[in-house]
Amino acid sequence: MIRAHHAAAVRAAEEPLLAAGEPLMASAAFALATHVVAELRARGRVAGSVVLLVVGGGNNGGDALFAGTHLVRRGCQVHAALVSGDVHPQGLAAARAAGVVVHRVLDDADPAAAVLALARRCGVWVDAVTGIGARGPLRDPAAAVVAALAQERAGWPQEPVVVAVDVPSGIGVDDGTVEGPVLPADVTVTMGTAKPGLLLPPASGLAGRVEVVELGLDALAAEPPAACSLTAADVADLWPVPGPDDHKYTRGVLGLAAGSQAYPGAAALAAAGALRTGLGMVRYLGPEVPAALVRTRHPEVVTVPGRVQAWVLGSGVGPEDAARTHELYEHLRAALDARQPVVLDAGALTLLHEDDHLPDLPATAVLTPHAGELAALLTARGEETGREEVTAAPARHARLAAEITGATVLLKGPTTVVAAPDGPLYAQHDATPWLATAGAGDVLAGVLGALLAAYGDLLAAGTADGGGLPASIAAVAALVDGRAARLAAGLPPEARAGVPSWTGVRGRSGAPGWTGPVPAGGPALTGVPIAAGDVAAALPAALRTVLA
Ligand SMILES: NC(=O)C1=CN([C@@H]2O[C@H](COP(=O)(O)OP(=O)(O)OC[C@H]3O[C@@H](n4cnc5c(N)ncnc54)[C@H](O)[C@@H]3O)[C@@H](O)[C@H]2O)[C@@H](O)CC1
Ligand SMILES: [K+]
Repeated sequence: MIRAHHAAAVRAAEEPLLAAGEPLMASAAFALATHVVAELRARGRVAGSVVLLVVGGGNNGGDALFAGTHLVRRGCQVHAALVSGDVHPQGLAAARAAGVVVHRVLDDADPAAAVLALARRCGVWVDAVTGIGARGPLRDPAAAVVAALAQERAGWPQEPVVVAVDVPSGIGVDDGTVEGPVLPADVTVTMGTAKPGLLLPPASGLAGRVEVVELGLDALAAEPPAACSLTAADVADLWPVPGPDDHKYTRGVLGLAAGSQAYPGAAALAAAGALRTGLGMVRYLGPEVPAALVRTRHPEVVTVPGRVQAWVLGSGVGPEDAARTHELYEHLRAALDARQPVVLDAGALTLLHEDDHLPDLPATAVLTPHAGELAALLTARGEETGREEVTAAPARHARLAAEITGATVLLKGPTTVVAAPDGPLYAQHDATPWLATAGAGDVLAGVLGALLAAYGDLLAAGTADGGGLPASIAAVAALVDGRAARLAAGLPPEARAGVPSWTGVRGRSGAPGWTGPVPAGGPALTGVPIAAGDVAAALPAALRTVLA
């Protein structure tokens, strides 16, 4: 699990160490320099490379200035552009003494142009404008400098390499929002622990590869993270593996009320997702057209009422289908009365648009909206919200919907965000854009429903919030579904967000470029198109990569 903590928690954890005289900044700076050197070495050479430090007025800039002293010792030519009138004094003195060339660009009539002219001569840009001390989006002059660098880099995506110190300056450190200019990084070297903005979209997409520097912030280990991303090891911890005494009822029975006369396919896809996840039985309840399709495609599925331990409701049901929506309502009432976990997808989400006919939901109810459905739900419940607002701040809106409804919310998107009314947020970046295809959500609902069914008796017997378990189950479902999508698309199972896909780096006029070998990893793969059924079919292969 990659754990991220809020800025305030990091400060609180640093305090006793700083009071005890621990040289945290020296450690941070050395680690930063080591990562810059590694990036240079991967591209051919260290000595002779030209490095630009973009230095702000706080300790984030201090990290870079001290790192500059190490880089000079490694033979780099290091320039520091000071974008604040008042930078870390000891860092500045050390940098000057080591031979870093200092540029007071604020004395220039156009600081952004001055930094840009300098940057064009440098193969590495170190972004040390702000870290966890940032307040709001970047302000000028730093904003203008960062905007100019970001624009320059967009025209030359292969060079320079950008290393962000702690976070890419300008992101919402605690919530992952991006409300002003940010320079996208290839690598973010983050101090002590990851920060939520490095995991949560949209800012997470600007951080590149995240390297966490161990600073001994032991106090954080005892604290629940503010945000986290699950990894393969976490799947193995949570995945229900049957034992010799298990039978179909102990493994979990999923009630599936999905699909309609108009959209029968959703029922078959959700059933496929559930069956390939592994559970005791799928029990399908719905109209004859989808029921017949499910029986034909999946003869394992039972289509008569009976015992279940969890439900998937609503996939493939349109809001205009009043009769089917009423059936969903009846299933939901019964599930809540029986304390059974339930996935509310697509048509079932509209049941929550009014709050007077249902009790508050428990966290064992998991909503699976996309951004538009979440915006509609929030608006219906009195929080006027547009789809774009959800996309700009997915974590904040997922959490808001969880607080309003009481449920756990799995917000679908390029990054899946999971929020319960409290506890950590989850951000899963496991999939591929090829997954954005009709029916993919139905498969995911089936995967999630099967996992909830396996944990159904435990969740029904436990506390109303399930002790945070529903959120971690939802994150596991997103991870495995994402991996299956990647495998189906012909991609390696691990997403390697931010790893540059260079095939060699050209020098630029006047800049000592790298002419070394192709970095490890080679060119990025694009993959091939997939249909939702391919994702369900690839689930066993995806599970082989995490349960072996
Ligand atoms: N306390 C320590 O000894 C350690 C601090 N560390 C580093 O220090 C950073 C935190 O340092 P600080 O608390 O000094 O804060 P930062 O350096 O993150 O930011 C504060 C500076 O940014 C400016 N600023 C804030 N918001 C801005 C905005 N919206 N636009 C433009 N400028 C803005 C402030 O005026 C101030 O000059 C961490 O992110 C990390 O990089 C690490 O070295 C680990 C140890
Ligand atoms: K930074």
